[in-house]
Amino acid sequence: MLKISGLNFYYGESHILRDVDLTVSRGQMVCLIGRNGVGKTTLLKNIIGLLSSREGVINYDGQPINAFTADRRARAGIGYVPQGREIIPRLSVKENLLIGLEALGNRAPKAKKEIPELIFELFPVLKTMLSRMGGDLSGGQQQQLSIARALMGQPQLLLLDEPTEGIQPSIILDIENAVRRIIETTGISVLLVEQHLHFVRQADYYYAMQKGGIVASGSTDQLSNDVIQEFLAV
Ligand SMILES: Nc1ncnc2c1ncn2[C@@H]1O[C@H](COP(=O)(O)OP(=O)(O)OP(=O)(O)O)[C@@H](O)[C@H]1O
Repeated sequence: MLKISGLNFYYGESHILRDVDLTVSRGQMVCLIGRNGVGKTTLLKNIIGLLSSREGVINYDGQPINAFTADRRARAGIGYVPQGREIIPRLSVKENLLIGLEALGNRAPKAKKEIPELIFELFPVLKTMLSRMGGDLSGGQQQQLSIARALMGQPQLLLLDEPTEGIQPSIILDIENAVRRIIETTGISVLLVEQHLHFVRQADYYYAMQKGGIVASGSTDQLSNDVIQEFLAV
């Protein structure tokens, strides 16, 4: 589904991503771990097309997408849940959700814009809050809204940047369960940046990043204590 080869990215003269190779197969959940500032968000932004690399190839669904604009990548099925959620505070929950339809391009319904029932099955709390302002929701509810908004665009590959950051433990489990159900019910692939070990273990495979390079990878059922201590904060 996603195959990144030899990716190098610079902010000005700062070499941020170094020869990154990473693969996410169809229907697979892959987790990217690493300490603050190692380049995880930068890698996600390269995948969605907000940043462009100096070297390397990003293959998505069998074709190189380096030259695609960000909106073309979204229409091709790459969904993104940004760190910090980026809910629009002065729009209602429903309006925030409908923004997600933009990723469908001309496949978006012209007239009757509705929220699919699957969204409410995954995130029941949103159903009761459709007319509330996005800014009035708790952090956990906003995170659920941010994931739901990305799903409105029917992605084939969903990128999640630290979805449990700053979220209370009971909601973390709700978010974990929702992500697992999304994969089970839709068969999409997920690339997750995450710090919570419990959530990391839900993934099939992990990549560990240090100073912009991938320094370890493997199946998550073989995550060693050394890897956990070196690359996870919690
Ligand atoms: N706009 C920018 N201009 C210059 N350097 C930047 C910019 N944004 C990020 N960086 C630097 O790039 C490096 C990687 O940042 P990035 O946000 O990708 O790390 P991260 O692993 O996602 O960390 P975190 O978990 O804190 O978000 C950091 O050293 C950061 O200071």
